[in-house]
Amino acid sequence: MMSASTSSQPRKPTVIITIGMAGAGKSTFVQRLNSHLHTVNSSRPPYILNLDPAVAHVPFEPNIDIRDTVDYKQVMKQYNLGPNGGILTALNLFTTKFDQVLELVEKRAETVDHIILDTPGQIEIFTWSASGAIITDAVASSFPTVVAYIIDTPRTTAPATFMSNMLYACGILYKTKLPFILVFNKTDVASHEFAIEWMQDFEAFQAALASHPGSRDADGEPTYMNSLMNSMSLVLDEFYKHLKAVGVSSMTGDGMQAFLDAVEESRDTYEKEYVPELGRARAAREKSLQNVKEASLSRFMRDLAVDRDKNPSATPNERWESEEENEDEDEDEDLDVDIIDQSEESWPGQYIDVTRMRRQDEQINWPRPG
Ligand SMILES: Nc1nc2c(ncn2[C@@H]2O[C@H](COP(=O)(O)OP(=O)(O)OP(=O)(O)O)[C@@H](O)[C@H]2O)c(=O)[nH]1
Repeated sequence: MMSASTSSQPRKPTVIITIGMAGAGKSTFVQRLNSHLHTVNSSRPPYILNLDPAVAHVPFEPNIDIRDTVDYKQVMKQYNLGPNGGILTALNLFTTKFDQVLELVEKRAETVDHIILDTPGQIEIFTWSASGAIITDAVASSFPTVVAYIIDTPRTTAPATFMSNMLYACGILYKTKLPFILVFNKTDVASHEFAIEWMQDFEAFQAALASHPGSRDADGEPTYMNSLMNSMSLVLDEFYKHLKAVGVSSMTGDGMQAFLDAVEESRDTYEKEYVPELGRARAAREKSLQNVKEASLSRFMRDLAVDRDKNPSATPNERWESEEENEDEDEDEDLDVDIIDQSEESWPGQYIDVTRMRRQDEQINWPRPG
């Protein structure tokens, strides 16, 4: 149903990057989305990437699994790191191979409608790391991409927690600049209607805040936190306009179609807003590179002119050395440009066989085709 295309070019699949605090239900959500998409169109199931190296069990079968490539416990041992450092380093090592991952995904692009990324449980390992940014930029410059920010609805009913969660979402939105869907999960436990109301009407949020215990100090004055959140609700009012919000239950499957509808709408936003922005960013980067090149060329020409002024008699002798003259010289003197070939230079990943590392009794199955 999603594969219909009006142009001669096959329609590209949409990438859904699932992000969320630990325990928000990302993996359960991906599993539910996977089974929903299988039901909707069993001939075009989603292509799934698990990017969490530390997850003990994934409730779906990913097509590409970071755990097939890097063993984060080995990484912890070899680099003497704690769990979070191990997960981050494992993600960094995997990112060095992400071009191969993209190649595999691109090969399958015509046969799938959705590519789903499940990210590490510790949200900041993906959202605030260079690897997370590289992976996000790489997929977003190849495919229409949306971010699904998974929220644990029952744990977000307190106004202060809700506000913290929204501020975090705001940070990710402005960092990735990608279309963003707030997915209020676990609606089988608590409805997300309060959240929609607070997002649409900041006065309703402020009223909830005022009636929440602890909003006033001993003298009956609003506390500092209360005043701050009141002001923030006005600021976030603008931010909410750029978001879509849906309620889902990954447990029962409720709301999955509404989520997919939001993904379709976000795809349009990607085409209309992100792609032109990407083009502008590329043009600006090329221009600034060109400026740097021109500046260094003109500096070089200036220095050359100064040398000539200082030592005019040297000018007639300026010439390239013949090959015979060069042969006598120490070879090292020729190597003043420091170009590093990663395949020859030592780099951290070479101490880990990033292509074969899984518990020994398990079969290595990366890449897995279907
Ligand atoms: N009632 C209910 N529980 C849910 C729902 N979605 C997830 N859970 C539960 O929430 C807990 C966390 O779910 P996970 O899917 O492991 O969450 P996660 O965000 O992947 O957690 P990390 O592994 O830390 O990344 C599990 O006990 C799930 O069973 C839901 O829609 N309703």
